[in-house]
This record gives sequence, C-alpha cells and structure tokens, in this order.
Amino acid sequence: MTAIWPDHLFPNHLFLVGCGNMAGQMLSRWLSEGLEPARVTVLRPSGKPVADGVAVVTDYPAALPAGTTVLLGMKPYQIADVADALAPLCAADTRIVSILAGTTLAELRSRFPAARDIVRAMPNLPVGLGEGVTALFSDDATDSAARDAIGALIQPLGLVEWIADEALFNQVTALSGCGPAFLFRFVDTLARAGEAIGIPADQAARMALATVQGSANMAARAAVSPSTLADQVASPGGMTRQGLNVLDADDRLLALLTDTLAAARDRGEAMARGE
Ligand SMILES: NC(=O)c1ccc[n+]([C@@H]2O[C@H](COP(=O)([O-])OP(=O)(O)OC[C@H]3O[C@@H](n4cnc5c(N)ncnc54)[C@H](O)[C@@H]3O)[C@@H](O)[C@H]2O)c1
Ligand code: PRO
Repeated sequence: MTAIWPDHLFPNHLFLVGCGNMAGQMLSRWLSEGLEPARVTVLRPSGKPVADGVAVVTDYPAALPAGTTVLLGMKPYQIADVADALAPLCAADTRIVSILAGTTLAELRSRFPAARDIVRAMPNLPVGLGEGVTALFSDDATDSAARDAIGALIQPLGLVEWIADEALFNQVTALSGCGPAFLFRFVDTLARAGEAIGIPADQAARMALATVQGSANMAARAAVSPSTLADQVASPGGMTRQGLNVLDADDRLLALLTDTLAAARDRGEAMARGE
C-alpha cells in the first residue's frame, strides 16, 4: 500500500482501548491512509480480529511501548475499570486521546495522573471516509508538540476543529458527533414524507438519499451560503417557496433542531455528572 500521509504523522505505537463503531472507523481510515498495522494494538474483550497485521489482545500488556498514543474508544461508563488497569502502564510520554462523550478533561487527568498529554476528541462516523468532523480540546498542561501531533493524526479523518473552551464540548458533540444520526433520520423522514404524498417507498428512499448527497456536495463546493442556495432553488411564487414557508413558519425547523441539539447537550452534561 502506498502511504498517502507521511510516516511521522502516525505515533510510534497506537493502543486502542475498545474498537467498536467509532474507534473502528478511525482505525480503518488511518490504516487506509498508510498507518502500518504493526504499529497498532487493539484491546477488545471479544478478541475478534480487526484488520490484517493489527495485534488484538483481550487483556492489558505488561507495559506499553515508549511514546504510545492511547485511544480510549470504549463506552464512557467503563472509564473507571479501564483506568484502574491502564493508568499504571502510562508514563509521562504516553499520550491519551479520549473519544468518550461526557467525560471531562479533569476526570481524565485524575484517572491518568502520570500522563501529561491528554486530548479530548469528538469524531463522527464519516471519519471512516475521511469526511468526518472531529472536535479537539486540550488544556495548557498538554505539551504543544503533543497537541500538534494529535492534531496531525486526526487530519486524515476530515475536518478538525480545536475548541477553545471545554464548556462548549457537549454543544459541539451535539452538533457534529451526534449530527450524522440526525441527518440519517432526516433522510429517512424525507423519504417517508415522499411516500406519504404518493411516491412508491423504494423510489422515495433512493431519491431522498441522492437529493441529500448531491445537495451536501454542492453546498460544500459553493461560494455562497446554504441559505443563499436555498433561495436559488426557490423560484418566486413557485413550489419551493411554499415548502420553505412551512419550514420557516415561527422558525419551526430552527426550534426543532435547537431542541434536538439542546437535548443531546444536556445528556452530555448529565453524563459528566455521573448520571
Ligand atoms: N458512535 C458514535 O457515533 C460516536 C461518536 C463520537 C464518540 N463516540 C464515543 O465512542 C465511544 C464508543 O462508542 P461506539 O459507538 O463505538 O460504541 P461500541 O459499543 O460500538 O464500541 C465500544 C467498544 O468497546 C469495547 N469494550 C467493552 N468493554 C471494554 C473494556 N472493558 N475495555 C476495552 N474495550 C471494551 C466493546 O467490545 C466495543 O467494541 C463512546 O465513548 C462514545 O461516547 C461515539
Ligand atoms: N455518539 C455518542 C453518544 O451518543 C456521542 C456522540 C455520538 O453518546
């Protein structure tokens, strides 16, 4: 395989704790972008293979190789058990990247006192295509070289956004971390709405998905905002304007999406309180 990204972009060793839906997508992209499988170890209770050449273990090794970057990819409620076993293996040069929703940097620091460099990352599922969004946050205790190295590691996954204030982490998680689910629901609902007004179900499903895909690609390449693009679809006095009037009445769509993001954000805050 030809490496697309320079070798030094990847850590000497990457240790993944958990490799389910999200960490699996990240790893798959890294491997397809040139990360050598021999530099990866995955800890997963099932012991199931992950990819050719990637070591899979079901228990913690006696030690981590020098300069290991650890990716915490299990469920947030497992942090206490994981930290009990993992923290003693961490040294000052162990870098920790946590994708755990609702798990604050302060909690990570208290659970991994030996590690200096800790970064919170909130990716989303399209990272597997290199078309994801990953929010990153760290504090001043993390070395700037480590921030750069982790930022570079995340780069092949898609858009990278550093967050200046951790207080916004649950908000950005609601928008881009949870966002794919909201978009998948939108595509499904657009198709069902098409069916409700008489389009055959399978045809409506194909047309809804292709419309969203084409429109997102177009918006990504356009020189004008999505709001202007919407106006370009709407002929004065035509059909689209009548439809937009329904979405816009009393800011109906804005209110629905604000409530949606707020509910997701609030759950992140509750998780951070241990609820
Ligand atoms: N799914 C998403 O879209 C998404 C997006 C951003 C962040 N996250 C975060 O990613 C993490 C994982 O979510 P997911 O959706 O991939 O869940 P998942 O259930 O698909 O993956 C979790 C993995 O952890 C493994 N695991 C279970 N117990 C473990 C243990 N004790 N030690 C090590 N590994 C263990 C499981 O075998 C599983 O493969 C969560 O913390 C979540 O907040 C998920
Ligand atoms: N999935 C995680 C959750 O639902 C966080 C973002 C996407 O908690």
